[in-house]
Amino acid sequence: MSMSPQPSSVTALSAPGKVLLTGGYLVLDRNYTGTVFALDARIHVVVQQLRRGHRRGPSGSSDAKPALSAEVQPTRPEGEEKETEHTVVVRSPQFVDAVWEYGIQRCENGGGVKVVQKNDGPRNPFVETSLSYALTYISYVADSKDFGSLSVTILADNDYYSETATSRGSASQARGRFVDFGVPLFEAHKTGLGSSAALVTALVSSLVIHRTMQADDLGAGRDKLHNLAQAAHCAAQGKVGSGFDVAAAVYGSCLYKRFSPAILQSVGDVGTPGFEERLFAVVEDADQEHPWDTECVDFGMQLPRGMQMVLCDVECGSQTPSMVKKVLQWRSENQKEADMLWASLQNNNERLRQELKRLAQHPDANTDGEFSDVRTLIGRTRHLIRTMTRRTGVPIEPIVQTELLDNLSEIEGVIGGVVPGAGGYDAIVLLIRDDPTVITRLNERFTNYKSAVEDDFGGKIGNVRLLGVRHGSEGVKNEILEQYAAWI
Ligand SMILES: Nc1ncnc2c1ncn2[C@@H]1O[C@H](COP(=O)(O)OP(=O)(O)OP(=O)(O)O)[C@@H](O)[C@H]1O
Ligand SMILES: C[C@@](O)(CCOP(=O)(O)O)CC(=O)O
Repeated sequence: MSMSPQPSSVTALSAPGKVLLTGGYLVLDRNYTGTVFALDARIHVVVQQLRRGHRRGPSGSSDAKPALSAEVQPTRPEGEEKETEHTVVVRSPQFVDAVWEYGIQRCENGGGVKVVQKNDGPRNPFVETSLSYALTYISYVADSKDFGSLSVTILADNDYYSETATSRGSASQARGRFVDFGVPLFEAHKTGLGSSAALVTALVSSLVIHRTMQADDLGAGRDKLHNLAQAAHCAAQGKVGSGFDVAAAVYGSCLYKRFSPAILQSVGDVGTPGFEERLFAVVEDADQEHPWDTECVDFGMQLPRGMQMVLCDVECGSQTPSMVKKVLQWRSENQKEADMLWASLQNNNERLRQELKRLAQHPDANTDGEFSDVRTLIGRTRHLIRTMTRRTGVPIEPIVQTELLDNLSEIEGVIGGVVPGAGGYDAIVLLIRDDPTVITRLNERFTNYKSAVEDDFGGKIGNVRLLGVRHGSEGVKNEILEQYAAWI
């Protein structure tokens, strides 16, 4: 990693959302894997260095807002205007009142750097933890301990959240790639594309690149950024998940095998003595006892030629937060049966992945033009998932989703689909023939779609809508600034 004594004044990066096509629950255990696809819906973060000594207005005011490049001043030499308190102001301008203003606090005994929210209003644990973790790491490795003040802007592609009246409006459409949702963030209905993982990845990466690397170092620094993002995301979530969403945000589409949870168990909280050293060891993979063992195979993998992936948002009124806990509990109480089911799923999922890979490498292998082996393998995985649903009593593929998937799978050009990730009532994913007439047929079906069954878990599907998101494949990447002109 090369140190940059003169950080550039603006850094912009983006990271993709994800869809876990197969391997939900299995991927929590290192003995199994998950096939994760990155999406072309991305979360962008723009970090701007504010002029050293810039004084804030009253708390929560936005007068620290710089214009792109023009007003951004070069950093001044160390030591000048030391009395000024440095702040980080984070904005998510697509949402109402989404401004978080932080003071920077250095903790004693190597406890790292902690940001403390200064304005009223809801906290944002993902933003706050990403800042504390990134600044702790940066201050430990950078020559200069002086961050100056920073302005951070978050911009998310539209499909991360369901549409709102404002986002549908014409004023919003005029603002380029990103829409105005016109509601506070906590009111926005997320579609399950992994906004927090993409956000944490883009945020820590942009800060680290901004202060300690050049944009060109992104490739070489990818593993470190992955380690830092995983640590920050777990801390913000308050639990250690499989991390497939962060891996996809960093590396893009891949076959994922999780890291051993022990790697992150000893980091502790920001502010506790020695935190900066422990975090440094985690990021740099310097802990000999707990080396990083994440495996992302075939990263950047593509879909076969002639195939596309689409997501359908199901407007649904059911929430099941403890699904993971329940499935794992059933597994521990029914180990033998679970092992057999897990093995069958792993085996079939792996065959599906190999078939997709074979088709991607040999475009002529799709002899019938219908991807019929893919269709068969998806059908088998779904059959096993429905067994899992019945046995665990958790709505992984509940009946209303079975009905919808079966219905759509009959449409000419639809190869098959699943309820991705943890399952439930989030968006579903379909593999289709890459042909605009298939999209037309899907939209026609949605216009009149009405669920006609009684769900086994009480869920109800309202309107079904095709999201604009498609397979994206690529992980975290540098961005050009022009595209943010209407927002910064
Ligand atoms: N545009 C944004 N600006 C600021 N914070 C955001 C933004 N989008 C998401 N977040 C943060 O991420 C949180 C949502 O993360 P959460 O893990 O619950 O959902 P997700 O990652 O989108 O979905 P899933 O885990 O189901 O894939 C929000 O509460 C907020 O803290
Ligand atoms: C159930 C699980 O395996 C997948 C959850 O996926 P999603 O958040 O529903 O996309 C949990 C995990 O891997 O962390």
